[in-house]
Amino acid sequence: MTPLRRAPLALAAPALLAVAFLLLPLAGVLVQAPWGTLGERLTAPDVREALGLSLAVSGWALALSLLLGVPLAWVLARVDFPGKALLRVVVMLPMVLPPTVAGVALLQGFGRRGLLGGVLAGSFGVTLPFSTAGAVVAAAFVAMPFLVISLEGALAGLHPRYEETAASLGAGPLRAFLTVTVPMVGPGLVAGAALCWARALGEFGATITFAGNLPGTTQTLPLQVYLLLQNDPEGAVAVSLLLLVTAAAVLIALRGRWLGHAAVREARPAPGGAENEEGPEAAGAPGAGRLRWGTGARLRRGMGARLRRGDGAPPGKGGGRGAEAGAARRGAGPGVTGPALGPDEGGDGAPDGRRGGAPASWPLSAAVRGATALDLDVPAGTTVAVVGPNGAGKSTLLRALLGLTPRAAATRLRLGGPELSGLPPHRRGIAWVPQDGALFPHLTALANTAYGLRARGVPRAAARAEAYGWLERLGVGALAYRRPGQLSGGQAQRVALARALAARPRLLLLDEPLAALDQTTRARVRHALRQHLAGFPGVSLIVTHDPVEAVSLADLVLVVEEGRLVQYAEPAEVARHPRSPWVARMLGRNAWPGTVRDGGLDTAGGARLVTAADPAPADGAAALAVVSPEAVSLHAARPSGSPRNVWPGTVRELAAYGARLRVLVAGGAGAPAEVVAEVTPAAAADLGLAEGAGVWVSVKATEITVVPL
Ligand SMILES: Nc1ncnc2c1ncn2[C@@H]1O[C@H](COP(=O)(O)OP(=O)(O)OP(=O)(O)O)[C@@H](O)[C@H]1O
Repeated sequence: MTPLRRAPLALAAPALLAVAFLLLPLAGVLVQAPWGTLGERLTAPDVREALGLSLAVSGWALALSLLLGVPLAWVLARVDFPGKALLRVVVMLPMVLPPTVAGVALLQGFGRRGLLGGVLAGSFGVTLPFSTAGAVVAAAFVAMPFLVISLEGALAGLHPRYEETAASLGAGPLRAFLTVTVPMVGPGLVAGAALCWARALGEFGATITFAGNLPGTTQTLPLQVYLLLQNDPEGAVAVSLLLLVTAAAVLIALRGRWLGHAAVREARPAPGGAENEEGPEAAGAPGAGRLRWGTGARLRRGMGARLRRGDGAPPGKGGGRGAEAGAARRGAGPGVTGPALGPDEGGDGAPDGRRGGAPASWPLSAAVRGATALDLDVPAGTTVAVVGPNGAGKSTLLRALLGLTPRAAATRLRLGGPELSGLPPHRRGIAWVPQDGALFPHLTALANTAYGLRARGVPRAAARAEAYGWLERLGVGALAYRRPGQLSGGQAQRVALARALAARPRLLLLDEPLAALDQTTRARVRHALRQHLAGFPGVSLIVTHDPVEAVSLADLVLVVEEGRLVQYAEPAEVARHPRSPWVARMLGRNAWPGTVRDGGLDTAGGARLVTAADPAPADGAAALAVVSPEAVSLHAARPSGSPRNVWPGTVRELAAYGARLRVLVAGGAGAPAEVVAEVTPAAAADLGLAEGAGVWVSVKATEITVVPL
């Protein structure tokens, strides 16, 4: 418990005075209230009439505010447009305007001779002033800002990825708003609505100015208090007490919910929790759930001979061969690929991806332009790891395919069927699993999984039954009735995957699906993911920073740097011939960019490496010299023998790497600035390796791979 802090007297005294100042009038009402006759007074016919009118007026004002204010709050929170700050000022103005000024303004707008009032009276015979409808307008005018500001705050605290994920599951903007946004900002909406209602209930100045004080028509409780004060002061106190208690009750009920941040709970708890609940399938135990799609056969390393390699060009480019390779991998000849479903034809799309008995085939063909610009052709059934340094444009690529960012857009997008690039996100048939899964926290795992099917119009019971099947297949069926907050990181990840697959997508986008998991869970979930992706007949793009993930999950690796495609090839090819220093280092290799000259490579850092590449790239060509850490030798003294690349250096770092050690050695002038060597612990001990120790480095010319850039 936080220890109590003593306030200095200079602050405590005025603070106490402030409390007294605020409490005194309220205490006055309590003390002076005619307690003996309170019941009688509050049930008097005129009070009852004013109370009924107050409830009606405030209720209608709330309804009007909800109808207009909720969309306004959404627009303010979600849409960027010029003049937004000014609009916000306009929205808030009635909160700070003197109520009588608000009444005068209302007369100028809605009065008989007002801007709109004149039209209403002339054309429709409707006059708002001095009518109950006028009282509603006055109350809504001053009360709506409370709703808008409160709800806008709640919406601002709600990350748009929930709405974006809903769109990727097939929900149109209105459906996403009603089924995701509104429930998730529920407390903020309730708080705003309650404040709005309380303000409308207590409205006085604008009402009396605009609508007058007509008993039974516009004389609400606050107006009656005003009247009673002149003839029956005790009665005025009694009615005031009623209003005061109502206002206090609203505030007490809303304690801590003013901005509704409580609604924006994270979709899942910290990773690594409740590991024992992962279930047998996580470890690939017998009985592990399998998708019904296809045969589950993966592209074996080396099978990629069928794919173009080594030149950095997309293996499937041109469609024909790539699509065949994809189909062949699933045990189907090119003849059975059949027409893919159009985005709106999916209502009948069986979850096993078959239509009329033929396996579906959804190759990806896309051209993306903008901040990320690349062309992509991927055979159906292929998993592509999208890798690149931070800020390379990987997420932008995914969002462009989804149609979710103005920064880049797909100018061509086909998933084995018609052109999709002109369609809104919810009609593209592309499911997206954002980094944290973005499970809807107000829905159970089952309802989350059924969401995409419901958005497609599948009846509730059928959607739930199908969703349950997906959860079972992903090994989390037992958790169907849990909310995301009650799931571990691994479980939430699988529910998110089940939800994406259940939406019957033709393209699956996974943004760092395992990033939030600890190492143990990561291995398990990776295994499960590999199994489950095996049966998906569409293309899966997986953004990852993890080389193990890239190599073990993907058939192809797409390297993106600075928004451009740097390499697109099989993992083995990328590992053998990385086309950028970043990707070489990501895969644990040493890499130095430079220029080919005289049977060697002059590195950009000013070092000279002797190489034995055959055939060697032409002199003057830009190339990357790549060396695996195992091929780097360390010596206590200058080694003899040639031809070799030899240079002295200083040990900067030692790190365990499995049963071996990786040693980072910094070179001096004329040598590579850094090189990583891999040695056995025994060799390290013999050499006396320690941080700061001097060593000699040698690399055989034959161990250096020269990759033209
Ligand atoms: N809404 C945005 N407005 C302006 N720039 C943006 C916006 N979103 C991303 N960027 C910029 O675009 C570039 C690519 O961002 P992106 O998120 O696609 O990278 P990334 O490869 O996914 O990176 P990371 O690995 O860090 O997630 C970055 O330089 C980033 O700062």
